[in-house]
Amino acid sequence: MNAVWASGLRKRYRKRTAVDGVSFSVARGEVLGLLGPNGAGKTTVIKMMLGLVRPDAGEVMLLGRPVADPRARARVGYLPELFRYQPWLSAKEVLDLHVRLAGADVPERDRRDTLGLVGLADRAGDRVGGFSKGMQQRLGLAVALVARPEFVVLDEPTSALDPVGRADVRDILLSLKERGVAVLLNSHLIGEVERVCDRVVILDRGRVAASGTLAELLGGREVRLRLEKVTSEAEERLRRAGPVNRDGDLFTVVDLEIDLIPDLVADLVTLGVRIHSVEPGRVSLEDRLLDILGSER
Ligand SMILES: Nc1ncnc2c1ncn2[C@@H]1O[C@H](COP(=O)(O)OP(=O)(O)OP(=O)(O)O)[C@@H](O)[C@H]1O
Repeated sequence: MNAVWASGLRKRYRKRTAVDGVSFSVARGEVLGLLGPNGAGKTTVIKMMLGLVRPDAGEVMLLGRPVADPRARARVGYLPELFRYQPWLSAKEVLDLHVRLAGADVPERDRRDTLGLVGLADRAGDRVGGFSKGMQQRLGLAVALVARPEFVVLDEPTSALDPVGRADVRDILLSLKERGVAVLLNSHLIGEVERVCDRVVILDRGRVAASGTLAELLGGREVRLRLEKVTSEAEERLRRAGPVNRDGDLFTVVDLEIDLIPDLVADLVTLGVRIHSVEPGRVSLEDRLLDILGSER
């Protein structure tokens, strides 16, 4: 069963259309990445999905119930993009408050463990007003996770985090996935999305510009070769390996099986080609995103 199912979402603010017919779903145990430029409508989609903004049209089912049903919302963890917690409370008190709001039964030890998970174990009793921005974001993550949600929505969860904190979040996401929790991740850090997401939805000007698994969006693998003395015979050999793009002395062979690289290299050497580098790889999500957004325009 899907954790979230959204269909035909639309939202206008006065004359501006923020979201224009967006549909998607997130399966249990799946991490879905939401990408798109500033103002694309990502946060508006998230807020409609959580029942925080009323759509002009469209429908959302959250954990098998309509989004307005508090029983569904109680099972959702949310870290908003702009997070602020009561500065007069301690980290532990903020967690206690959110456990109460979720109506959940979370033993004291689990609450402590959640603070430990986000690296705040030794700051449990400290007032949030004295926390750095990154520490507040870590607390926000703990708030999102403490009541053992079935669906977690993280809106730019690492914007204030140091590199170690970012790696921690990656580990946390992977462990949520293993537990069958569904996750929606909105992030401008594309490398982060590429590492942890199973599927990606790319929004542009309120619409879905592209969506699919990483393999679907990025296509097959490719090999980049920096070559000198490429004869027409050698070019022909390259083309037999797969479609070739040439940019000066850089040749990119698309959709080439990694196992076929040694034979290709051996043949090129025999044909007198001088090989400076051979780099297997694949189109990065960042390049693909820029490509998609560029062709949209
Ligand atoms: N409360 C609001 N009132 C008026 N316009 C709004 C409101 N919230 C969002 N918008 C508009 O809707 C559009 C989408 O905004 P949204 O915050 O959803 O984008 P986003 O993709 O999350 O952007 P960012 O990456 O910058 O956070 C923007 O044009 C924005 O100005």
